[in-house]
Amino acid sequence: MIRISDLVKTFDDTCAADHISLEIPEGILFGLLGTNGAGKTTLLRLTAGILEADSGEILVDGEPAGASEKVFYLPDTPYYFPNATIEQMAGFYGRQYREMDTEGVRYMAESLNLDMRQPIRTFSKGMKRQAFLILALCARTKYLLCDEVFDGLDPIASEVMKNLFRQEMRERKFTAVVASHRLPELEDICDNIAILHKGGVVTAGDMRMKAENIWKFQCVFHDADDRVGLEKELDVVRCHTDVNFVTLIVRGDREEIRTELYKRRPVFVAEVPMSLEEIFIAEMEVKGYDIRKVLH
Ligand SMILES: Nc1ncnc2c1ncn2[C@@H]1O[C@H](COP(=O)(O)OP(=O)(O)OP(=O)(O)O)[C@@H](O)[C@H]1O
Repeated sequence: MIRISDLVKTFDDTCAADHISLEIPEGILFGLLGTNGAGKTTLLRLTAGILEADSGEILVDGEPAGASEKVFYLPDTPYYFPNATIEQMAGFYGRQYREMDTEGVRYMAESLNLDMRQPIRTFSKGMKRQAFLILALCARTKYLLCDEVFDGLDPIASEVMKNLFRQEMRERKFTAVVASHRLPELEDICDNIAILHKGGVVTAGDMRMKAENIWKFQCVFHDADDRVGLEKELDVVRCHTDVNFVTLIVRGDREEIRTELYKRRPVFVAEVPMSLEEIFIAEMEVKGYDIRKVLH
């Protein structure tokens, strides 16, 4: 487990990590979401031990960050020697990571049509990302930290990369932390997501649990009096009224919410599915954040 406690990192006047506390359990894909400058890279670099915190602590399986060979950090623009090939980079990482699986690199590179002996500098951006993800996964560390690994990829390349993660998750218990500024890049592979904004954590948690406790209903009432008191009875996160047509986002037990709505003899009630983005928007509005500044 990665345990981050009250972490602070400032650069001159900028607080890039503002009292961050997070727990990243083992065996999950954890998403770090936030706009440019939110603090994602800083948090990854602190966790990899590349940066030193001003205060607070990061423990990886109980050891201070940076002391552990269990962590592989894949930056958004990975370093490689001027004419290096995938084969040579596998050799380079093999000297740092004891578990490096060079055969695995060869197998994955072949299946993605990447030439092991072609200089990486001649690859397209997407090919480079695939090459480094293969190398990172085959280092077989317990923890993998990736910065913007899906950035700028076409939908097929993005799906290929996601499948590499899924395959690795099936084969061995490892934990990946993936930073991105786009929710769609994370929502279909991450079990947990933390949203960062101005160096702080706005919200974090298990996606399925969040989705299980928040509901969206559309209702039509006979007249305005029928819906009086609804917001007192229910934990309403958001309510939009258009004459007698009401859209509600409500937290709580779904059946209890339905019962409360039907007590008011509505003309019509329908439950509408919520996207993950809507769930986040609702959560953050309650906390007083302007979603446009946090996610877009
Ligand atoms: N080495 C540094 N020196 C000075 N300021 C820095 C440094 N590294 C990061 N910062 C500042 O810290 C804040 C967080 O930056 P960080 O790179 O962690 O954000 P990010 O969420 O990864 O952004 P992006 O999505 O653009 O990569 C920014 O305001 C940035 O300017």
